[in-house]
Amino acid sequence: MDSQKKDPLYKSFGYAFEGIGTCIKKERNMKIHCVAAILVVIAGVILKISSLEWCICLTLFGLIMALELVNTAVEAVVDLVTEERKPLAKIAKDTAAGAVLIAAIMAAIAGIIIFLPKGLTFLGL
Ligand SMILES: Nc1ncnc2c1ncn2[C@@H]1O[C@H](COP(=O)(O)OP(=O)(O)OP(=O)(O)O)[C@@H](O)[C@H]1O
Repeated sequence: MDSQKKDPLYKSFGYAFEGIGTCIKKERNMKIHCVAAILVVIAGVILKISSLEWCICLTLFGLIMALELVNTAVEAVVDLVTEERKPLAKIAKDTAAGAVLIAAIMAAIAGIIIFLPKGLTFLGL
C-alpha cells in the first residue's frame, strides 16, 4: 500500500465530487435536501437574515448533506456485503438513516426559529 503512488490532490477532489453527484442522482432524499437548501437561500435573501443566521443555515445544510452522503455509503456497503435479510444490516441502515433524520428535524426547528418571526413581519402580520 505504502509503495503505491497516491493520486494527485485534484483527482481526490474529483472522486469526492463524483460521490456527491452520484448521491444527488441516486437518492431522492438528497434531491429534497438540495431543493430545501435553495428555498432557504432564497428566503434568506428576501428576509435579509444576519451573518450569524447565514452561518447557522450553511452549517446545517452541510451537516444534513454530509450525513446523507454517509447514509448512502452505509447502504452501499451493507448491500455489497449481503443481499440477505440480516439484523445487523437493518441496524446499520436504520441508524444511518436515523442520523440524517435527527439532523433534519433539528434544522427544521432552527429554520422555524430564524424564519418564522421575520416571515410574519415581512407579511405584515
Ligand atoms: N440486508 C438487509 N437486512 C435487513 N434489513 C434490511 C436489509 N436491507 C434493507 N433492510 C431494511 O429494510 C428497510 C428498507 O430498506 P431500503 O434499503 O429499501 O432503504 P430505504 O429506507 O428505502 O432507503 P433509501 O430510500 O435511501 O434507499 C429498512 O428498514 C432497512 O433497514
